[in-house]
Amino acid sequence: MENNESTESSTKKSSSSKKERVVVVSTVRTPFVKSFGVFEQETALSLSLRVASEVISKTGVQASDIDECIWGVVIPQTKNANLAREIVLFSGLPTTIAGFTLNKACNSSLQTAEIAADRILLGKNKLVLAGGVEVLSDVPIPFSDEARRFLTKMSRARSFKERLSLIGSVNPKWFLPKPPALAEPFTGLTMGEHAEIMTVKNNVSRARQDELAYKSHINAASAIEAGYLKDEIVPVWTGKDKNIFVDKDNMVRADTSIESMAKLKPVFDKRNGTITAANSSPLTDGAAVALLASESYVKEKKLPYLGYIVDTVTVAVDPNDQLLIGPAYAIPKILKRNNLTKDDIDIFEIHEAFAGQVLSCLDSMNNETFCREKLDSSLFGTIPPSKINIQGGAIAIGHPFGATGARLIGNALRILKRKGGKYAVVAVCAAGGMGMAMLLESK
Ligand SMILES: CC(=O)SCCNC(=O)CCNC(=O)[C@H](O)C(C)(C)COP(=O)(O)OP(=O)(O)OC[C@H]1O[C@@H](n2cnc3c(N)ncnc32)[C@H](O)[C@@H]1OP(=O)(O)O
Repeated sequence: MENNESTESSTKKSSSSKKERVVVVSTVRTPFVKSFGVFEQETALSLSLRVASEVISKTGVQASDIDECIWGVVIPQTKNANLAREIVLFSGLPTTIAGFTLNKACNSSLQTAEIAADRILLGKNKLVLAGGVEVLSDVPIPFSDEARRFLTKMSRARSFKERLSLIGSVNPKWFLPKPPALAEPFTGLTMGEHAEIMTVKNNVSRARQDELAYKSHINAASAIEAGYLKDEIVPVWTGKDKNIFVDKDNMVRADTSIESMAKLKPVFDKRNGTITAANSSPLTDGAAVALLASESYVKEKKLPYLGYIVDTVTVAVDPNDQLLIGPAYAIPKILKRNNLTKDDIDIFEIHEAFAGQVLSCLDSMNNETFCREKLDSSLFGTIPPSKINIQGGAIAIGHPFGATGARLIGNALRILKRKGGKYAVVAVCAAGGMGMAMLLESK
């Protein structure tokens, strides 16, 4: 595979062997809400505490059986040194539970689950909290480098005269806050600009993007209406006085229409672009966790559970090419590794960073040249839309970067359970040109 380095987990499929298996006992997430809104009083820690304690009480596991807490967050607050360990300590869990925090961009909570799964298979752990969070309403807003240098010099100045001369050199512009950009550090372009590049390269029309976004909303709205999302969501009491009750995702638009979407102006390439507020995932606050265990632990404790993690893969490409194309590499790869074809998969959860990015991935897998040159394989072909994101995706539900992977694990396994399917594949693109796929099996 050209420009495609990969690492693979050791969680290889073993349905028929007697080896240990990794069980998803349950997952829990907060409602996903528009950033800078109803969760403005929340923090990465507060939402993480909510899901961590809920998944423990919901499943009835003994907190003292938890070996480790692994958490993902993409834009961490400077006040959280090691969020995962803080979740353990502030939620009153046994202080013997270790924790570490990682950042693998939008793959973060698939990565926490992969690490947890690998450690369970190695026999090191039996029960692990693997989650992630993003609260864009509460991100660090740093000052410019000039302001930092000035403040450091001021704090080290030895005399009033020295301080006065430093103050004389100040430019007020230095103190304009610099909110974090959703940009790829390697290229300097935003995620949206990279998605624009992909839609042009793959010739994805605005109409197709809007249609996918429309389906995301309609599918999510139907799933909510049917009560399918209730089991995965824990309500949050928020606001200054904790008197605001939030129990639903607040960005799903049951009343959206192709016509209203078509009226929106492009955001990232204002002149020629096709990506709008409607066909992009919105800025979102939320947290999610998957409680993972060894099958032997689950059997010993006679715990109900959702299903199994069978395997995971990570891929990476040159960010200058197609930054968010990871799923087009990761999906064929995980199926090949497990001797499965796309027809064996009942449900695909393909993260919707942007509608144009999902369509670029799907079109690439259905492109002979891409499959030959990039995947070194024959044509992968089309995935029927009836198998993809059937309860909506990030465009409608939202995308708190660190939490999306854990949401998708729970969503895919619950759909399998409800529909009686066997396998699901979750695939998520990520900044840095990375991507992950996870193969799940129902109970
Ligand atoms: C690996 C990865 O996942 S990479 C992806 C990482 N994520 C990102 O980069 C985030 C991308 N998204 C964004 O940056 C933002 O959501 C943006 C810039 C696209 C849009 O932000 P905002 O302008 O704040 O969106 P907002 O929700 O206000 O919508 C703008 C307008 O579109 C309208 N709109 C949005 N969605 C719809 C819809 N489905 N139907 C009809 N109208 C809509 C809104 O009503 C609003 O209209 P108004 O101005 O008349 O009120």
